[in-house]
Amino acid sequence: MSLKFTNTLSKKKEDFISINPNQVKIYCCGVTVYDLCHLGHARSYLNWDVLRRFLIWKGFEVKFVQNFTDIDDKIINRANKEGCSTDELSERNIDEFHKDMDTLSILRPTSMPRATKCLHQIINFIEELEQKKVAYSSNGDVYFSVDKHKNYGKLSGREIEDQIDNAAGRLKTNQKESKKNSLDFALWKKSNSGEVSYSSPWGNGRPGWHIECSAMVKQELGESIDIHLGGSDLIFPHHENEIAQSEACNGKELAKYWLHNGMVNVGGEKMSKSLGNFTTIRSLLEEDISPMTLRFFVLQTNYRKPLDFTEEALKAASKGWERLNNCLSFGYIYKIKDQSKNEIFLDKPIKKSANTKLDKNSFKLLSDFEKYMDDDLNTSGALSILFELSQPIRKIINFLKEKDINEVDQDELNQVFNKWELLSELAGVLGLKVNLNQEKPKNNPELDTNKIEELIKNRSLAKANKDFLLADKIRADLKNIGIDLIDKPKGVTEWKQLSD
Ligand SMILES: Nc1ncnc2c1ncn2[C@@H]1O[C@H](COP(=O)(O)OP(=O)(O)OP(=O)(O)O)[C@@H](O)[C@H]1O
Ligand SMILES: [Zn+2]
Repeated sequence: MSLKFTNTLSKKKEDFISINPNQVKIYCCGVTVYDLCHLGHARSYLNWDVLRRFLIWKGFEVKFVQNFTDIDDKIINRANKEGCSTDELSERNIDEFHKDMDTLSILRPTSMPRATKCLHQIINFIEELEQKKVAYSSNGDVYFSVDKHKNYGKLSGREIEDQIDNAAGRLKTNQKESKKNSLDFALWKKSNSGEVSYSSPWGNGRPGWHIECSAMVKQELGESIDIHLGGSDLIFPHHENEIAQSEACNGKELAKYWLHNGMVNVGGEKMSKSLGNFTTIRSLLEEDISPMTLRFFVLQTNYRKPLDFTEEALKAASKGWERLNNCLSFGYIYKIKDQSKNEIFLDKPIKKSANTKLDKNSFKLLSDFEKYMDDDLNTSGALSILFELSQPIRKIINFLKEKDINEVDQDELNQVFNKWELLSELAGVLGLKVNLNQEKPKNNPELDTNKIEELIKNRSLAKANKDFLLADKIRADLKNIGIDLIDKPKGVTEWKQLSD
């Protein structure tokens, strides 16, 4: 089966064919940086992270650009309220954005342009639109002439006449008279004195939101790209207007595929910064929900469907992730493979490995995983394959609760180990990384000795309960923070700090 995406442009599932063989250029609309990120952002960027990882796994070279909108009325208003400059506010929220995304193991984009750093390109873009007579200036504002663009409405499927009627209704209340047509949208807005503004051929002002993205796509990726991403709330007017501007300016199709994620809702309404009905990513993570539980939860639902966060659903996801994590830990706990492999799935995307050692059943599971993902990123189907692959691993984990690893048949152990390797690889494609509780750095100078003693007690208890898996895990966890355990007679365990 070939890779297919549901393209908002055609409203159909289409085969994905990249413009240049083996290369994919992606642009993703980023956040307006006036507040912390919420679960809607987490959902959106987690999904696109998986898209990117999957394309890389399949052998594509991916250029992934995501912007920061740092010029916007909302930023100006918030900065005024907080008594700081817009730059300070943006800088702070950009830092916080990176912290959240890193915690969720979302790969950093190839580049992250900001509107304030692209003003020159934005102004050039608007000037080109004026030269092409699809834009006009009026009292220091510049507008795009919607009726000059014949395909206006092709993404959202809206009839232009309907829109003019609707917009006219809004206009009456706004009393904006400098526009020629009620549907025309601003490319440049004049600033009042004392407001944040940038100089331009039309006087002091600031760019409109839509033109920022058109200019940044062109600057970073060129006139035509493979995939444009964003939430479904952006289809109209933002993406419709991006298409109008870019295609009028460049005379080329802006993007071949438009993918949109469904909304995270709260009581049937979109979670959003401006509505104030949001839960931030970090407040959820403070409530004992791990980043990987959040990722697992998001991937259980098709990216295009709406999603509600409920406590019960998160609890269920947490159990599901725990079971999977248990199997993902297997190879590390039994030190069958070197620990460095763990790093592979942390922050770097992985390419499909040769998988030459797979048995028939594993090979079928690998191919089913790819079929699910090829089918418009069916991540819930892909997760079901991870659980199937986990079964023999879980069986051996249970066996090892009673027995020693030396009692396991070597061939069987090798088979299970191969499955574990495949499981780790496929989990890596979904960005699900094993958690061996390795948060503490090695040779931490501030060793918490009470914590070590407590873990040693827990390990003795686990051994007494014949839970050797847990006992071994505690030993491995301690080793990872540079602590070695020495078992002495009469059940006494001593510890020492490993020297590097
Ligand atoms: N509730 C949500 N569910 C899914 N995706 C969302 C949600 N809210 C925003 N996004 C997506 O996140 C990206 C950045 O959005 P943006 O910064 O505009 O967030 P926002 O909370 O909608 O802010 P505002 O209310 O100020 O518009 C966009 O692609 C947007 O579609
Ligand atoms: Zn955008």
